[in-house]
Amino acid sequence: MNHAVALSGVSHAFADSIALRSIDLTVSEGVRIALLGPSGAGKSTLLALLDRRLSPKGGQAYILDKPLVQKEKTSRSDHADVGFIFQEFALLDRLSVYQNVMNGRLGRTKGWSSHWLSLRGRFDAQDHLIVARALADTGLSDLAHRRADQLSGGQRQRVAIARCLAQEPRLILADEPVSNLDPTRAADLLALITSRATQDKTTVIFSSHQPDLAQRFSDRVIGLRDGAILFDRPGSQVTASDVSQLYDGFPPETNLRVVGA
Ligand SMILES: Nc1ncnc2c1ncn2[C@@H]1O[C@H](COP(=O)(O)OP(=O)(O)OP(=O)(O)O)[C@@H](O)[C@H]1O
Repeated sequence: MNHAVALSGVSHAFADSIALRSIDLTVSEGVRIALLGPSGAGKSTLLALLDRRLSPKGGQAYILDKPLVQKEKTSRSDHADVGFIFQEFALLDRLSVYQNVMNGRLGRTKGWSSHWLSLRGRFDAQDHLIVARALADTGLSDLAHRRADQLSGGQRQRVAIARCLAQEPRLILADEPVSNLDPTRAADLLALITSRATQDKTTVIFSSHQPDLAQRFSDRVIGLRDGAILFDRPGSQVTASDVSQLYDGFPPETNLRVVGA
């Protein structure tokens, strides 16, 4: 079976903190993974590493069956095969919603230019069809011609999701992709992102601070704490005790003990 991700003993440290400690993780293609954990647990660092923006300080890592090397050393198709939905959206403010989503197609066009206007002629009917579908799926069709800097936070988040879907990556990485959305919209869009796993065998790894959504929209929930994996199991098997241990450091029954009893 092909692995979308294979990490063995992977670690990462910043100048004054250890962010990941000896992570072992294998993810088959088409699987949905939710990363849960308190602030500072290492979720964003792990996602940035899988996106090749960071290099491991130790261990071995393979992404889509290729050794992990930094982004500037990868081919355009390797680059396009991994889509990232950023916590801060990373939109181009002066461009329209449509243009931002079309940017997701850049890695799939022939030739290369960093300037959107010089690329306009390179997009074909298929690209426009894919963008129109991504806009419709994320409920953005009516806003297609509005500038990105004239959108609400939730609308900007949907543009970031649409751009990633338009890219048609083999691996979708998403850092808290629905944190700015109302509960109904959050569930709808997580359903949309993760449905790609069943439809196209796209692998999806997303982080969340909401255990219920993580359990509902994943095949496996991985609990990260202090840069280490605390548990890795199907959402249906994640217990209240797991969640309590993850966020508080001890199981709930410990909370109930009367001091001095
Ligand atoms: N650019 C950086 N420079 C220095 N330290 C960093 C940097 N990015 C993250 N860290 C540190 O690495 C550790 C893991 O941080 P990370 O952002 O991966 O956590 P997280 O689980 O994504 O948190 P959150 O839920 O708040 O987004 C933390 O101790 C954090 O302070």
